[in-house]
Amino acid sequence: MTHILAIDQGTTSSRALVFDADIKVAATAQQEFPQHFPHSGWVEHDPQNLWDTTVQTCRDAISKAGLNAADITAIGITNQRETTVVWDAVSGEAIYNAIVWQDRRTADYCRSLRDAGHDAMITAKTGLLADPYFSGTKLKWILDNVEGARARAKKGELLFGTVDSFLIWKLTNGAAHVTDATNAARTLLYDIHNGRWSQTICDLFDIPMQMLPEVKDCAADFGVTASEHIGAALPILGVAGDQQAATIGQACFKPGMLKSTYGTGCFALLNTGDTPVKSTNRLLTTIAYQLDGKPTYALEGSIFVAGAVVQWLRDGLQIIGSAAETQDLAANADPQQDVIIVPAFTGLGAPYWNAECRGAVYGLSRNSGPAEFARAALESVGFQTRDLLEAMRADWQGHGADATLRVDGGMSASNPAMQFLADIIDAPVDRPQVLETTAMGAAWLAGQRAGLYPDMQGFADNWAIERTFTPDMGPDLRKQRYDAWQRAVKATMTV
Ligand SMILES: Nc1ncnc2c1ncn2[C@@H]1O[C@H](COP(=O)(O)OP(=O)(O)O)[C@@H](O)[C@H]1O
Ligand SMILES: O=P(O)(O)OC[C@H](O)CO
Repeated sequence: MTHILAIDQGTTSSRALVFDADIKVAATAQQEFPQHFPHSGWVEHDPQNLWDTTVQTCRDAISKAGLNAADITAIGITNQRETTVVWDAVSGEAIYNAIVWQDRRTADYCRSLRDAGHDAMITAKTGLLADPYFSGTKLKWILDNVEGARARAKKGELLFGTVDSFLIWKLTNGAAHVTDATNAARTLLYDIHNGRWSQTICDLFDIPMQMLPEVKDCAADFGVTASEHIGAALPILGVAGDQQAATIGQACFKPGMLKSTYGTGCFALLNTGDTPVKSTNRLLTTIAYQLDGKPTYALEGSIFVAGAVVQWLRDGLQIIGSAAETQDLAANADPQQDVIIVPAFTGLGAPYWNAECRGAVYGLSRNSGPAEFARAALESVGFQTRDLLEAMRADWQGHGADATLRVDGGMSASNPAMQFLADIIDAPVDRPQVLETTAMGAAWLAGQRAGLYPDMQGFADNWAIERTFTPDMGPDLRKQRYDAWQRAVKATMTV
């Protein structure tokens, strides 16, 4: 009983990692699953795929570590946030596919909420915006569009959850219908100031409150797995949404500390301590983590397309065979060309929040080719991060933020992307030795509750840098490049 199992159920794959008593990765297993795009702007997952890949990767990781399930002390879960599942309260069968965070199908309804002036109330309670990104309007869509769903929900026959909640319900054979405060804070239904589901918003969306899960701290007793799934009855002691788990994994425990995670999308979180800072620059106010009943808040900037632009080069344009090829290609790009990709494939997130616009490429010449596209793809992520950091600086002025950005996620492996990021934000970028910070954050939550891992300070002392990227771009060029990006974004939003 000296290991922790972390489940990281992400947007494109499910991962399970076994951590040893020193919080070192002992084994990893990963499985991708299909993405469904039934209409333009719609993105769905089959909940059965989420469940099957989660259970399979847990079993694989334990076996790769040379362990038995009984050697696991506890489980920590982290997950793609906002993605919405509704399931039968008896059978556990989902009544519709999971509607993924990227899905924009409720854009019209969100516009009607804004037109009717409900957005100020929604933002005041939830810290979020009336945008399709969050779970609440997705849940309403399912209740409106699956025949009989609302009536069944009112009778208590259907349950709602984000992916953590769905997985815990299945792992415990229906014994626990729970979530944690960070996931609840992404639903658009949760009042982050008083820590309760909002009756007012649920009434507005006509969502029966009995279908919502119980909300717990990030380190808590979430339930015990039924032994048939992973091979033993194991306590689930930690849960956090993946960006919040990465904030924990990056040990951003002090106000002013900042991390940015580059996976499918990019999410920057700035710890603001026990103060929920209201953004005047269209960032989100959210819960970074909640321990011992006490929420720690964050300002968040959410970009919908980061690594996904590299996937588009690979799967859409088919000009690369693997993500890593962008490194050599970008190095050979013509320095005279200024190709800019605005990857608004599903609209633009923070700080623009434009659900309708779509992606665009600017500055093409007869000589533009795969190398210029690769460089532009990597740079688009740096430009978008600068947009977020400008907004954060404005919201957090006078508090003294860390100048350094801690990065993680699959795309942070890209040296050219991280160097350009440091160049364009004009600040050092620290990449840690462990890039699996998301899973590590979930493991730490469970491990410290189990008494296996050190407290917050002890964990923070273990955090170690692999490489610092230092800005190496002159101020004139930086300004010229960022001005060009801002012109490109403006043009994209007016098309
Ligand atoms: N060497 C690389 N260069 C550029 N992008 C990369 C590289 N390695 C991975 N990526 C990108 O990172 C993303 C995967 O990161 P990951 O953290 O696993 O994402 P998620 O959790 O969202 O599934 C993919 O979109 C991929 O295109
Ligand atoms: O699965 P990821 O890593 O792309 O993260 C998705 C986010 O949680 C969406 O808010």
